[in-house]
Amino acid sequence: MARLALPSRRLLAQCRSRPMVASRRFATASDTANGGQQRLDNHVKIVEVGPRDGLQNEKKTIPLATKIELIERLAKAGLTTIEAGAFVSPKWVPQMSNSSEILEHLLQHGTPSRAPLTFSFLAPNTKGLDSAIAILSRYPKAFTRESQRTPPSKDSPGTQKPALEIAIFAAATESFSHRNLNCSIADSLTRFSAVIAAAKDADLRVRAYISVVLGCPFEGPAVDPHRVAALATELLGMGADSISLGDTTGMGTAPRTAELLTCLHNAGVRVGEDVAMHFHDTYGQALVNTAVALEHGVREFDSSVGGLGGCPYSPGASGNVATEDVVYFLESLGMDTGVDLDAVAEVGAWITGEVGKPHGGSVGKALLAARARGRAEREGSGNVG
Ligand SMILES: CC(C)(COP(=O)([O-])OP(=O)([O-])OC[C@H]1O[C@@H](n2cnc3c(N)ncnc32)[C@H](O)[C@@H]1OP(=O)([O-])[O-])[C@@H](O)C(=O)NCCC(=O)NCCSC(=O)C[C@@](C)(O)CC(=O)[O-]
Repeated sequence: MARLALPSRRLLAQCRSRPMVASRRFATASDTANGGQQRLDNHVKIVEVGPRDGLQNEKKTIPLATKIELIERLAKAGLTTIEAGAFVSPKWVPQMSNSSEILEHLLQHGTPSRAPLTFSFLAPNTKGLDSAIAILSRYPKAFTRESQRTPPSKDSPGTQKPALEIAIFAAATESFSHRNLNCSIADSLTRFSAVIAAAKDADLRVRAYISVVLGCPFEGPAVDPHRVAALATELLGMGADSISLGDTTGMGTAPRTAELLTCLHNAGVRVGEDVAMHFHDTYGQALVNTAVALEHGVREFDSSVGGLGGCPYSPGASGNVATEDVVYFLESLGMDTGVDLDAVAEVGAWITGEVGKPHGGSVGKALLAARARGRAEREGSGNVG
């Protein structure tokens, strides 16, 4: 097992005092007047990655109908941003090979929800983006383009057309970039620059992941936070609308999460507006790291229902932090997620059953057990209802 490294005093001091990249020279969507980025101070956005990150590693093919039902159940439970698939090579990640059908279904049939939805799809190159755009062009009236988005309000009907987002994924280490994308970081940035430009031409929002920011399965835990900050500024400079920082291996600790976010802040990245955190719970640190990120102003977190997930190119990494755990934790702090915790716990129980995995995380299991105990007690006392 890799040894976990705490930041040295010297490195922490560097992060506090020495920006390693030029101060901010990029504009993101939240700078512009698109209106969709406003947020209330106690609101935290949850990006549900279960249908993509949660399922991509499953060896058994999950039927298309199950994937679509998962997305629909998540939307009903109040999750408004859902990563629904990936336009990646089917040779590399076979489980995502029916993402075209998923996108087509979402556009053709709509998805009932209480609030407007955003669906996100990964695209590692222009081939993936072109496949997504070819489908979108067949249903031009079925989705909301980025420039047409309006701020969510109580009056916006849940049946409003969904918005579509493209997600690219860079890596903070060369080894992971080669394993995940079959190319160097520099070559991946050249590809992503083309994907971002083409997505912007199509009026689509772009989210940029950076993987292994707090530990790499091949290079160990000591990933340079300045390198992550430099990548983030480069991707934002290319036009990415937001950055999601992936603790792919779950090696992240509270001090190193703080160090990373301080570095990004010092590099000119607006951590509160433009950064999401994507924690895996392999070492049980995801919620502690979430608390640290909240303190640094982060208001967007990725999670996976039932704690499903793991990256095919990160051996040993367990699931993403469970959506149920994140929602329970955030709401206990008085933050608003808009997610119905009981409903999402039921979705977690259902999908882990379908996939044949134990229900990950703690809160979902605890809630369902408490509910079963309550039912048993009522039935025992004759007070069935
Ligand atoms: C990037 C490539 C394609 C390079 O893979 P390559 O083999 O170098 O690409 P290539 O250009 O030589 O193409 C090889 C074959 O793939 C096809 N191909 C090429 N591109 C596509 C495409 N977009 N869609 C469909 N097919 C594609 C292409 O047409 C060709 O087909 P052939 O001629 O052999 O029949 C490959 O490495 C790949 O697909 N990688 C994706 C890996 C992946 O999906 N990883 C998991 C997602 S990232 C993640 O989980 C981390 C994250 C985001 O959750 C955050 C975190 O936790 O850190």
